[in-house]
Amino acid sequence: LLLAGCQSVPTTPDDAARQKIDGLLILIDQRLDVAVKVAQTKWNSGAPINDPARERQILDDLTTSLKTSDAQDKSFMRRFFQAQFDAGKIIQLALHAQWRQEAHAPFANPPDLARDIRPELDRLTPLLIAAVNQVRPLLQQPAAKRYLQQRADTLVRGDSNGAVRAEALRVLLE
Ligand SMILES: O=C(O)C(=O)C[C@]1(C(=O)O)C=C[C@@H](O)C=C1
Repeated sequence: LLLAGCQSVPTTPDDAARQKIDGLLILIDQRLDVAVKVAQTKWNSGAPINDPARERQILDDLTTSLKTSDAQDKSFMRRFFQAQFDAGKIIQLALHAQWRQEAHAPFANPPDLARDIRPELDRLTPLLIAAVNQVRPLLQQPAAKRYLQQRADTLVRGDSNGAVRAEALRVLLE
């Protein structure tokens, strides 16, 4: 009885769960990597870092693509993506502050935001949705949340005060 009790509260998620969590963290990191390129194109073009219309468009497309899920699932997914935008904006703002201080010249041969970079983000969107859907049920387990938080230190790009990672994971750890 005692043993059975212990087994029902695992301290580490099993292999399959760990793989799913790692997969999600890798995708979160890939999306944050794209924020660096976004920052470069916006440094050259002077376009504002914050683009609420583009965020709205991604969230609206998301809601449409999730037509079978219930309202709570949709809301979770929207909040998850909003956190990814916000984490990316922390990266962009920090880079622009640094480049302003260095009086950085425009970047040579920057990729085009609409033609090259946003399609990269759009390619990641369905992959992230699928990964979130796989991981979300696991997060009922405190051990899975702990694993996610701890693995993020290795798999998700950091910044000096951990704000980027904290923002990117915020909704998953709520
Ligand atoms: O596409 C842009 O313009 C971006 O800066 C990227 C992004 C995003 O993460 O998708 C982030 C901030 C903007 O408010 C809109 C979208």
